[in-house]
Amino acid sequence: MTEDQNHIAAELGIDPHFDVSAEITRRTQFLMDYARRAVAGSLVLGISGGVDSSVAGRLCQIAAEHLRSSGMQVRFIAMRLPYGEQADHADAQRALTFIDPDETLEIDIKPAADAMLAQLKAGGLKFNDQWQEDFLLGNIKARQRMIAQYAVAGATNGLVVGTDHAAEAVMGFFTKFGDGGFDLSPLGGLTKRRVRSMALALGGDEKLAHKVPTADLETMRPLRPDEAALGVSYDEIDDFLEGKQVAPPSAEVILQTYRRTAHKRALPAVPARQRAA
Ligand SMILES: Nc1ncnc2c1ncn2[C@@H]1O[C@H](COP(=O)(O)OP(=O)(O)OC[C@H]2O[C@@H]([n+]3cccc(C(=O)O)c3)[C@H](O)[C@@H]2O)[C@@H](O)[C@H]1O
Ligand SMILES: Nc1ncnc2c1ncn2[C@@H]1O[C@H](COP(=O)(O)OP(=O)(O)OP(=O)(O)O)[C@@H](O)[C@H]1O
Ligand SMILES: [Mg+2]
Repeated sequence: MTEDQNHIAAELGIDPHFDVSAEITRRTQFLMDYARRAVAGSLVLGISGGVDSSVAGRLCQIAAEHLRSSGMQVRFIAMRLPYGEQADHADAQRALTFIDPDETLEIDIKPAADAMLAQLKAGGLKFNDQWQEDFLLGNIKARQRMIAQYAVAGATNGLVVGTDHAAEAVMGFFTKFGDGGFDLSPLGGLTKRRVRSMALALGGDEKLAHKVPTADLETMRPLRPDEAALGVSYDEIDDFLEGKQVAPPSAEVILQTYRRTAHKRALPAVPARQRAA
């Protein structure tokens, strides 16, 4: 393990050892403890059909059931948030069957996202080209999902759950204040392969656990695999984070991306305090 790997693994909270059933218990307990302290009425999470939200959603459902059996009134609200017709909507339905949530809400984010884009253009914003416009509409979609989840949390005295984990965090591969905006994240510190092994241990099938990761934000390239955008594979990212050897060009991509995206893992910048005279 290089010094960089060591430092990043410590910053992102990656445990050197991984016991899947212990992690399921520990992370479910984390959700329960946090919800209890916050006296939360609900846990709220968007379910895409991908493995991250399937695992986080299942943990939320288990936590809500345990809390109710101890007398607390709390429910898990799964949110389907398609942008119009979702290309892999069948996978999202399978994820919901796996999670078996207390409640499901479906909100189409397309009208609101498209209206924002139209008003930006009407206000005079010019994009470099159609690719930039489509990319930025993708981030508007992610933020629209955040708005919908916070409205539901606000109405139900709830908490918004995120799906951020170490393999996305190290690459800054999320929309700032979009899917990067949440109250608590039960997958924090996990590599992608650890998330997949939790999916299997929770009773998910191979198809769900090994679904090709996609942010699916670009209208012009539906279901584009994350790995095409990242320039490295999740296996390489996981190896890097778990202290294994990674080919130098890939390690360099990971390191440079990690440095470039530091602002996404930090609180907003403010001026430093003045020095005492
Ligand atoms: N140095 C700096 N210090 C402080 N803030 C800085 C900054 N540089 C940029 N910024 C701010 O950050 C903004 C850029 O960040 P952001 O708006 O997030 O946009 P950006 O990082 O450009 O794009 C988001 C990326 O995350 C991917 N993503 C998004 C959502 C979900 C998933 C997924 O895996 O499911 C993946 C998406 O495909 C895309 O590649 C800039 O517009 C600027 O406001
Ligand atoms: N169509 C959608 N409906 C509901 N929530 C969504 C949708 N798309 C994205 N999200 C939310 O945004 C989060 C970030 O997306 P991301 O793609 O990283 O996770 P995933 O789809 O669960 O897993 P994977 O990364 O393997 O595709 C999701 O976990 C989910 O909570
Ligand atoms: Mg996805």
